[in-house]
Amino acid sequence: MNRERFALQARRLCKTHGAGSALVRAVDEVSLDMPAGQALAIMGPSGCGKSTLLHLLGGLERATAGALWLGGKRIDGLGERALARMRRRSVSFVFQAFHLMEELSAVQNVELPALLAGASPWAARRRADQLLDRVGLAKRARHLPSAMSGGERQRVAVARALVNEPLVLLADEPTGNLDSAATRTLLRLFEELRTAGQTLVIVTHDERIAALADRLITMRDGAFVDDLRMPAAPVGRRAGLLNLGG
Ligand SMILES: Nc1ncnc2c1ncn2[C@@H]1O[C@H](COP(=O)(O)OP(=O)(O)OP(=O)(O)O)[C@@H](O)[C@H]1O
Repeated sequence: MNRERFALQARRLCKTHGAGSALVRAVDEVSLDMPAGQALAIMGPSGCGKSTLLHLLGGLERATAGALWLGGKRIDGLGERALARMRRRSVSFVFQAFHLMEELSAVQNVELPALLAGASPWAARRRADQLLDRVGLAKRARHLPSAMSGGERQRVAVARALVNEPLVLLADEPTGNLDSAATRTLLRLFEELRTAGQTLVIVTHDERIAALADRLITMRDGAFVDDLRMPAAPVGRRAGLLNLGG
């Protein structure tokens, strides 16, 4: 099998917590082939394992069993340092709660992962400025997160997630803390990323996010119960849903 063309592949991935009568199968034998450039939305009731799966896919948590490939490279079984290196190079996360460094300005937050990955201060700053411009926050680059709205903070978090050009961007309920205007702005941003070919996995309760995905997986009790491929060119429908058409 040509694994290179898949951004992510999982085979019978499992994650259990506890033991005996307290055993919880948070993720129960999940298999997934996800081509590069695909935007995948994952939905399902609270506690069905969405966040756990996202953490497994991004190497934040280790699976109890199963196999996982990121960009064609097998990553389950890697040691801590190799896994951390792989994570730094290939994935990034956007969380519901933003997780920005409050004492750093927007541009400092965005450039930080680039600096940690070894970019020169000059290159990191240039890239951070470009990304803040891309997410519509060029004028807010020197502001602290505490002086920004939730929607602005989340756009900073998306810019930060993009700074090292991840193979896969994983988002866990990115609009969960946002009002509807900020949600729309963020949806438009995700739609731009999707159009630009960014591989996306988005866990969400928001059906509008599902509308922009190429594929919608529904989970229940740790397993996939539905796997829906969206039609190839639903651009008009997307534009309507996202209010992009003016
Ligand atoms: N560290 C842990 N220890 C024990 N059980 C856990 C742990 N983390 C998650 N679980 C359990 O695993 C299951 C899946 O949790 P997970 O957070 O992945 O669900 P979710 O679908 O993301 O839920 P939500 O939509 O509410 O965020 C739940 O039953 C949860 O209680």
